[in-house]
Amino acid sequence: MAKIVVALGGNAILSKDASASAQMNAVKKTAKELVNFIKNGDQLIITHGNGPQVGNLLLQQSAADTPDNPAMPLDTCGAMTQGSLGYWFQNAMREELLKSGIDKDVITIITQTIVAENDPAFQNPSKPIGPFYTESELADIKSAHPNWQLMEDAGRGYRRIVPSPRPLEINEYRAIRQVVDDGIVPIVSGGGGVPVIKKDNKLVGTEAVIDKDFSASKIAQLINADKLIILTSVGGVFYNYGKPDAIELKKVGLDELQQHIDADEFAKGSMLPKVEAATDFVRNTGNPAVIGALEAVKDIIAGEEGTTIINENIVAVAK
Ligand SMILES: Nc1ncnc2c1ncn2[C@@H]1O[C@H](COP(=O)(O)OP(=O)(O)O)[C@@H](O)[C@H]1O
Ligand SMILES: NC(=O)OP(=O)(O)O
Repeated sequence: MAKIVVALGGNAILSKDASASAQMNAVKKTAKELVNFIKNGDQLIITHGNGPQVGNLLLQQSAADTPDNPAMPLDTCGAMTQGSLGYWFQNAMREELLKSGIDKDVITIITQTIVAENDPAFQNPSKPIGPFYTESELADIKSAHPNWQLMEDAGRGYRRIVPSPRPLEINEYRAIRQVVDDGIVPIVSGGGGVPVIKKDNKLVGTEAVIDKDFSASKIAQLINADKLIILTSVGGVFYNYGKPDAIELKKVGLDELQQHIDADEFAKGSMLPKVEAATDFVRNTGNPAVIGALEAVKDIIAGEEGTTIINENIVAVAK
């Protein structure tokens, strides 16, 4: 039985239709895939992104902001998305497990991720959140939201960006480890966890969105996971992504992938955090990490899909 941390992208939950019913349907499809790990006998720890959801929630908050009913700050919005997405995932997983005749509890743990107050990321926003805007919408968006910073997101349009400090500690990791040992499936560190700064004995929320790939890697290390699997909207990691000579990788060694990271070859805010989080896990544990498509879970379990990053010095194998 392997202990597997699976990280899901916020874009895998929300595509075009941002209604609760559409997102719940997407989560149901995701749960159908995830149950394959449990059927395979693995211990599953689920973590998910919240980029689209927390950005949309901020827009709703600011649209209804009044002195009597003020908009909630970003850290609280992050916690709210942990609750809403956790609720959808808990029920979807429960349904799929019951269909497979498996009696297992699934719980959401509101998770706080401790970050450094002086993390340079606070001066250099990089995390895309909320909807995508076309180039022609940019002028209107900038005049409606003069304080926003925007960035082009991996060829898919422009998005608001916010600071994304690196996780130092996961405050609830011992509880997560205990729950896993008890055979429960936990949904943890949604949206990378609520970013908090340790001040004396207090955890103080801060305005940021942590990359769930980094917090997934951190949690996977803290609970001694056998594997970290990052599920997203592409089949794997490409060299020269989007170019005519793009190569999709089946297997790559730590050293070679690090050279490509150091050469700035991966897109910031999308593939770069995934390859960095995966290499961090592989380097610190010696265990493999996989980056692959959500729809390919069965093939990923069989070792036939995704890009596997291993702690060996090999020449990359293309798909
Ligand atoms: N080198 C690359 N290899 C594969 N995908 C890449 C690469 N560079 C950028 N991407 C883009 O990164 C996207 C995945 O990142 P993102 O959408 O942020 O993930 P998620 O929301 O699932 O966490 C892919 O859909 C692809 O468009
Ligand atoms: N918080 C976070 O990493 O969200 P996405 O995966 O949706 O970008």
